[in-house]
Amino acid sequence: MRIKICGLTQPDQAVAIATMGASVLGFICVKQSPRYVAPETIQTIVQALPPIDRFGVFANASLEQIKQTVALGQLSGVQLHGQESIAYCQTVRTTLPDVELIKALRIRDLKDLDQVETYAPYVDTFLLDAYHPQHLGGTGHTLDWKTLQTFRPERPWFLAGGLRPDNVAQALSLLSPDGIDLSSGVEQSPGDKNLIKVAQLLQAVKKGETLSL
Ligand SMILES: O=C(O)c1ccccc1NCC(=O)[C@H](O)[C@H](O)COP(=O)(O)O
Repeated sequence: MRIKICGLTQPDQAVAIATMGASVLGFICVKQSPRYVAPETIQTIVQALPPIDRFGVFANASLEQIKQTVALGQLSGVQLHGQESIAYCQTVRTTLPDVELIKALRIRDLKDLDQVETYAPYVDTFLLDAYHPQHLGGTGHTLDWKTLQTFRPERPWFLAGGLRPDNVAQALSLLSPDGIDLSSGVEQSPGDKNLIKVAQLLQAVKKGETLSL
């Protein structure tokens, strides 16, 4: 199970979380977000990290912005979190063939899951996040996990949206995603991660995995 901690802004916290056992760190490249980090900051953070996957989170960004950030920040993955079309996903994939391409879908109702089939041939991984009318991500809102129990995409997927150390076991008892993604559930304020909560989260996931063996 991949564990992605998203919205890192501080080098020492990123190093600590990578060392604690997270498998992916996410950097928000959306300027409107309180968790936004400039490409130069991503570069500084990434240079200090042990080996770990590094995703840049973009929303309706230009190809140039994505290319430059990937190069400077040595990103291993690009998460498209806006209204990017299938054609745009194809362009990103062709331009950056060695980078994992993740399409985030914000799920308002079950009909939104229909998009998965159409995007699947053009992306590597999906991320399901909760819908919020004003904010694209990092909202702390959960999905209705029960309604996702029949969700079996032909690509690996991350469950996101409102996961916390105290509810992740319940989510994983209902669903079997390939990864989980957390932001606000392990922070004290936007972009400022709480290492105690991260440790609790990793513990809760480990416990859940042991129970399901
Ligand atoms: O986190 C943000 O501020 C953000 C802003 C704009 C686009 C995407 C954003 N986050 C994307 C993520 O992958 C978050 O981890 C995801 O939305 C889950 O957040 P949370 O509900 O706080 O765990």
